[in-house]
Amino acid sequence: MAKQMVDTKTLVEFKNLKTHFHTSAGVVKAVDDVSFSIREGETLCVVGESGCGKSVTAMSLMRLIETPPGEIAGGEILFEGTDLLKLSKREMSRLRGNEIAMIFQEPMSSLNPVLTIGEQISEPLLMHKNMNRKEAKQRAIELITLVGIPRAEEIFHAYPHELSGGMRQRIMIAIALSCDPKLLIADEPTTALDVTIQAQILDLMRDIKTKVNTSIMLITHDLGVVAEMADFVVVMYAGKVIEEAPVIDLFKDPQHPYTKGLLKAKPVLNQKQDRLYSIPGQVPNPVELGNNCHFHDRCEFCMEICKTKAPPLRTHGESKHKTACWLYEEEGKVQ
Ligand SMILES: Nc1ncnc2c1ncn2[C@@H]1O[C@H](COP(=O)(O)OP(=O)(O)OP(=O)(O)O)[C@@H](O)[C@H]1O
Repeated sequence: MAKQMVDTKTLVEFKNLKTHFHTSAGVVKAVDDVSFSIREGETLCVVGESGCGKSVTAMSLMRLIETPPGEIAGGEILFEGTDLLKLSKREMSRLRGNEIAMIFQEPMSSLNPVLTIGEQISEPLLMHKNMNRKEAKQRAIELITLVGIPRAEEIFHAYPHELSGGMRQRIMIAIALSCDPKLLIADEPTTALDVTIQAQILDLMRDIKTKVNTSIMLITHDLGVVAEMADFVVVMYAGKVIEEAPVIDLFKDPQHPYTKGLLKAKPVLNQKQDRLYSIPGQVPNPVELGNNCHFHDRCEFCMEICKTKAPPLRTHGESKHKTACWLYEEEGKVQ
C-alpha cells in the first residue's frame, strides 16, 4: 500500500455535485450530492460497482457530460479554488489536456488511427506549451522513454495499429503527461488489458508518481488496484459517497456494510475460500432512488430509519474517515 499522506493542499474539491440524466424512463441521478477532495500529489481511488457514478463524476470534472440528456443540476467543482462549472468553453478547453488530463479505458478508440504516435504526443505541446516542432519532437521522445517504451525514435513515427494494447495505453499516458498536468484522471485504465500488462501499467503509473508530482484520480472497481495505488479512497454507491478514508484505514477498519461486503467479495491469496462472497441483491434502479439509504435493501443491518432517511456522510472516529450509515449515528441507534 502507498504510504499515508501528510496534510497537503487541496487541488480539487467536489462540493455537493449533482449530475442528472433526463431519460424516457425518468431522471437518473447518476451523481447525487457528492462531495470530496483531492489533495496535491495524492492518488485518490474512486471505487464501487458498475453504474454507481464513478465515470460521471470524472466526466463532470472534465465538463464532458453531454447536455442533453445530461445536466449538472447543482454544486461546484473547485480546481485550485476556481469553479470549473462556471468557466467558459474556451477557458475549459485551455485547462483540459493541459492542467487536467484524462486516460480512458480503451486506448485504441482514444488514439487517432491516421496520425502517427509522434504527431499525437506533439499536438498538446504545440497547442498548450507554445513549443516549435523540433522542441515538441524532443519532448515527445523523452515522454515515450519515460513510459517505458524502447526505441522511442522509431515509435515516434509509428501508427497506433502497429503497437500492442499495452504500448498504446503507455502512449495514452505519455500524451496525458505531456503538459505536466496537475491532475491526471484515469478511468479504469487497465480494464481492457490482459492481466500481466495490467500489472505493468499500474507499475508504470506508480513509477511516474514518484517522478512527477501529479495528483491522480483513479477510477476502478478493483480493490486490488486500490490497495496497490491509493493514498485515499472514496467508495461510491448508487450516486452517493458512502465512505471515504485513507487507504490503510479503509482496509483495516471498513465501516459501511457495503464497503465490508466489497472487501469480503475480494479473493484473498493464500487463503482457502470455498465460495467467493458476493453482496446479495443488485444495485437499485437509478430512476427509482428515494431519499433513503440506497443500500438498505441489500444490507443485513437495515433498520427502519434506513428505509426513509438518507444518512449523512460524517466522521466517526479517525478524523479523515467518513461514513454515511445510520449504524454509526445516535439517531439510528435509538430506532
Ligand atoms: N448518457 C447517459 N444517459 C443516461 N444515463 C446515463 C448516461 N451516462 C451515464 N448514465 C447513468 O449514470 C449512472 C452512473 O454511470 P457511470 O458510468 O458513472 O457508472 P460507473 O460507476 O462509472 O460504472 P462503470 O464502472 O460501469 O463505468 C448509471 O446508472 C448510468 O446508466
